[in-house]
Amino acid sequence: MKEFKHFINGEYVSSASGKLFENRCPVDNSLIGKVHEAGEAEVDTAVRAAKAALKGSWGKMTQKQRSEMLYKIADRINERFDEFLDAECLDTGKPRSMASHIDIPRGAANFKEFAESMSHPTEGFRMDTPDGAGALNVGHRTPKGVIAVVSPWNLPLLLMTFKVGPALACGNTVVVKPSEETPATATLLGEVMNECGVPPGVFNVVHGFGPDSAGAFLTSHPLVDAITFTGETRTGEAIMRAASVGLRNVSMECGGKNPGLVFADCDLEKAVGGTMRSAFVNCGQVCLGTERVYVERSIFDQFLARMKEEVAKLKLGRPEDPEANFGPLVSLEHRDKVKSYYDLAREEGATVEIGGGIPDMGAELNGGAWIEPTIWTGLPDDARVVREEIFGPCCHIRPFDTEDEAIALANDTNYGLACAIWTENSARAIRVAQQMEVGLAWVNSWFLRDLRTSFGGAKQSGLGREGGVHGLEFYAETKNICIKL
Ligand SMILES: NC(=O)c1ccc[n+]([C@@H]2O[C@H](COP(=O)([O-])OP(=O)(O)OC[C@H]3O[C@@H](n4cnc5c(N)ncnc54)[C@H](O)[C@@H]3O)[C@@H](O)[C@H]2O)c1
Ligand SMILES: O=C/C=C/C=C(\O)C(=O)O
Repeated sequence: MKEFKHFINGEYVSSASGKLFENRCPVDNSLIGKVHEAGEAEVDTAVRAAKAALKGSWGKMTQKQRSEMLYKIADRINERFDEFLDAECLDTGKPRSMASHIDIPRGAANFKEFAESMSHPTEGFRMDTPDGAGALNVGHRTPKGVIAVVSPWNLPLLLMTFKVGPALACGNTVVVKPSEETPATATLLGEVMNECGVPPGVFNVVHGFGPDSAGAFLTSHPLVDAITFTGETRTGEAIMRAASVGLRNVSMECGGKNPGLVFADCDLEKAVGGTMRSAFVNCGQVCLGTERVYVERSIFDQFLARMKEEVAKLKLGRPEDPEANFGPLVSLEHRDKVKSYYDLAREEGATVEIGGGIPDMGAELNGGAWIEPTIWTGLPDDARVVREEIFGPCCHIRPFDTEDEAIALANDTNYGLACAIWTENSARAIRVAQQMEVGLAWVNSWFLRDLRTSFGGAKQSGLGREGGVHGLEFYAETKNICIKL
C-alpha cells in the first residue's frame, strides 16, 4: 500500500498521531494509498524547519545560484516527467494527453520562468535636498520569509509550482499544503528537491484537510510570514481571517463564474472550438473556465447546434486511453456537488440541451466520479446555476442583442477572474475587453498564458496579482534605502 508522507526538512516523515486518510482514484474509486494527516506538531516542525533554513546556506546564496538551482529543479521534473504524469493522472483521473501538455510541462516551466522574472532590477531615484548635495534612493529586496502555499486539486502540480517557483526565486522558504484530494505530485517534488541539492527545510509539504487540520494549523501558525492561496472564495475568507492575526500578507486566487462573449462577427469555428475547451477541458475544473456563454442572437441557434455536435463527440475514458479527452471529476464528493447543480438547473427551468446526468461507463468504471458534459439554455439571469460557481463540465448559453447588453450580463456577477471574447472586429475586442470587470480578458483565445503577465482576479475572484514581476509585490519585501550624499 502506497503511503504519502509529509516532507519536512528534507525527509519524509509520518504523522506522530498515526492518523491516515485514504487517497482514491476518481476513475474507478480504487484505493491509491493512504495519506498521513498532519497535526499541529508536524505543521509546527515544518514551519520551524522553513524558518531555520532562511538562516542557513539557502539564505546565503546569490540570486544567480538560486536561479541555477531552480533551472535544475525544472530539468529534473522533465527527466522524471512520466512519474509526475502517472501520479497526477492517478490522483485526478485526467487524460494523460492533457496532463502531458499542460500540467507537467507547466510544473517545470514555473521554476524556469520565475528564476528570470524575480531577478528584475530594483528602482533608483536621485533626489534634491536643500543643501544641494542630494540623496540617492535605492530599492532593495529581501525574502518575505516563510511562505505558506495552500493549493487546490484541479491542476495540482501546475498551481502549486506557480507559487513555489517565485517564492523560492525570491529566496523564501515554503511549507506547502496540497489539496487532500491530490497529495502525490507535491510529495514527489520533495525527492526532486533533494536530488537537486535544495537545502533541507527550504521546501516542505504537510498533508491534511482545511479546517481543524493541516490547512488551518499552517495558516494560523505565527511563524508563517505570508500566505498564498488558490481555491474557493469562501476558503479564502477563512484564510484571510487567520492571516489577520499578526498582519500577515495574503495572495488570493479564488473562484470564478467566467463569461464567454460570442459576437456575430466572430469566426464561428474558432469560437466553438475555444468555448468547448474553456467549458469542458479538465472536466470543467479550471478556475478560468467558462460557465456562462452569451451569444449574439443572429448566430445563437447555429452556435448552440455546433456546440452540441462537439459535446456529443467528447470521448469519456481512462487517462491512458489515447482517444479519451474527457475524464471524471476529481472525487465522488465533487460529483455529488456538480450533480446537485444539474438537478437544480432542471428545477430552475433550464432546457437541458445535452447531457445532464451520470453516464453509464460500464461495470469497471461506474464506481468512478463520472458526469456528463452538459449544456443548458433558458435559465433566468438570477438562477443559482447562472450565478454560482459549479466547477464542472457545464455551461449555460443565452442570447443577447447588443454589445452593451452582453457586457452588462457578463459583468453581472460577484466574481471577476476571466472572460473570453470572440469577435474578428479588433476595435470591438478592445472596447469590450476594457469594460470587462476581470483580471484576465482573452480575445479569440482562452488560457493562453505568458508567464511574464499578471495573473489574478477582480471582485471576489481574488486579491493581488502573481505572475512575472507582479509576484515580487508579494514574494519579496521591498525596502527603500535612502542615502544622503
Ligand atoms: N483563481 C485561481 O487561480 C484558481 C485556480 C484553481 C482553482 N481555483 C478555485 O479553487 C476551487 C476548487 O479547488 P478546491 O475545491 O481545492 O478549493 P478549496 O478552497 O476547497 O481548497 C483549497 C485548499 O485549501 C485548503 N483549505 C480548505 N479550508 C481551509 C481552511 N479553513 N484553512 C486553510 N486551508 C484550507 C484545502 O485543504 C485545499 O488545500 C474553485 O473555487 C476554483 O475556482 C481558483
Ligand atoms: O484552474 C485555474 C488555472 C489557473 C492557471 C494558472 O494559475 C496559470 O496558468 O498560471
